[in-house]
Amino acid sequence: MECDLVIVGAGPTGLFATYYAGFRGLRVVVVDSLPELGGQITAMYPEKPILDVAGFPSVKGRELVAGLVAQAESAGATYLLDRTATGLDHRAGPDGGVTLTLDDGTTVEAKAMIVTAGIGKFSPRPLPAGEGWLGRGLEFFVPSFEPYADRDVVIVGGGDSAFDWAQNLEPIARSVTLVHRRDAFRAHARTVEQVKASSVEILTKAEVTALIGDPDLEKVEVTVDGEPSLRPAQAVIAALGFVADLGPLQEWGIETHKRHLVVDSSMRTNLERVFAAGDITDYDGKVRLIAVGFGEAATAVNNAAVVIDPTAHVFPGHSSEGA
Ligand SMILES: Cc1cc2nc3c(=O)[nH]c(=O)nc-3n(C[C@H](O)[C@H](O)[C@H](O)COP(=O)(O)OP(=O)(O)OC[C@H]3O[C@@H](n4cnc5c(N)ncnc54)[C@H](O)[C@@H]3O)c2cc1C
Repeated sequence: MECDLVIVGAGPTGLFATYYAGFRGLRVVVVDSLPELGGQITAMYPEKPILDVAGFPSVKGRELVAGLVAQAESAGATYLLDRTATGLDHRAGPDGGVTLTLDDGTTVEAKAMIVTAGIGKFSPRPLPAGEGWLGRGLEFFVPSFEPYADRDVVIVGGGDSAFDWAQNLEPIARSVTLVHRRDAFRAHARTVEQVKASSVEILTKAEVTALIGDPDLEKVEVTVDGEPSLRPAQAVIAALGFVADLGPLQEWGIETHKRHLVVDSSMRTNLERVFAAGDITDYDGKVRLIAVGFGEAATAVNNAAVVIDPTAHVFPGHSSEGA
């Protein structure tokens, strides 16, 4: 696959970079190891209100991601999701570029690259009893609530995602049961109180020990204090958190500092044609926030545009002038 610009990471920074790549008329490919767009926001706090994104006094994580995806639509990007960028062949010189290899064997040839890989590749912590059930009733994400209408849903976990999803699915699902190993919760105390006051059944010191159904999920076995019992369930949401790992990125020859990629003021790394933006970058005074990532994305793409076409200008013009 060939393109002008390949972006590694479809978190908020990568999505905004995608919009800007479109604005610069670049053919863009976006790679992310998650099956959903939105990076940390989608994985860890889709229902939380975010208060420090310019122009939004308060915006839910999920809504911000939806807005970024809609804004990036005009770029006509090719999204390669559920695929991890593993190998980089970087060619220096005037006709240089990058060849990025993904874990499914796909190769992407690009004239320039922007790494917006945040804190690395996320992998959901597995539900031991759920092996082989992904897509047959077991999920790690809740991208939309409608599919859970009139279903019996079991949510596993005691953190913010587990409680946020329990709270949001309670009015939609037939029943919601929250299963947690301990009797203390990491979630925000107010949300815990609200869920406790709702129809959600909370089982503590409890574990989901088996998923049952053929081919799709029909029941789960929940063991409380060593006592197993069956309950109807057509959906199990494992909200056990994620582990992040920079992984192969560190082998690509990009200068790093404390597990971040070192960039200059134009978001260039030490490798020609390779830029970085967002949480992954490091420089003196770096602040890891969504708002900062947006600015860095604009800087990276507009500088990459000149590397791709040396007759282009760094300043893209004002978007309002083309409207
Ligand atoms: C609970 C919580 C609350 C937060 N609240 C706020 C807040 O209120 N305000 C704020 O400004 N910030 C907040 N943040 C921080 C904010 O989420 C991050 O600054 C932001 O997500 C960084 O965006 P990013 O696009 O740079 O990276 P990420 O969101 O981390 O996205 C990086 C993407 O790259 C992908 N990736 C990584 N490596 C590879 C690879 N090799 N191949 C393919 N894909 C790869 C990952 O799967 C991921 O999707 C919060 C963070 C957390 C955890």
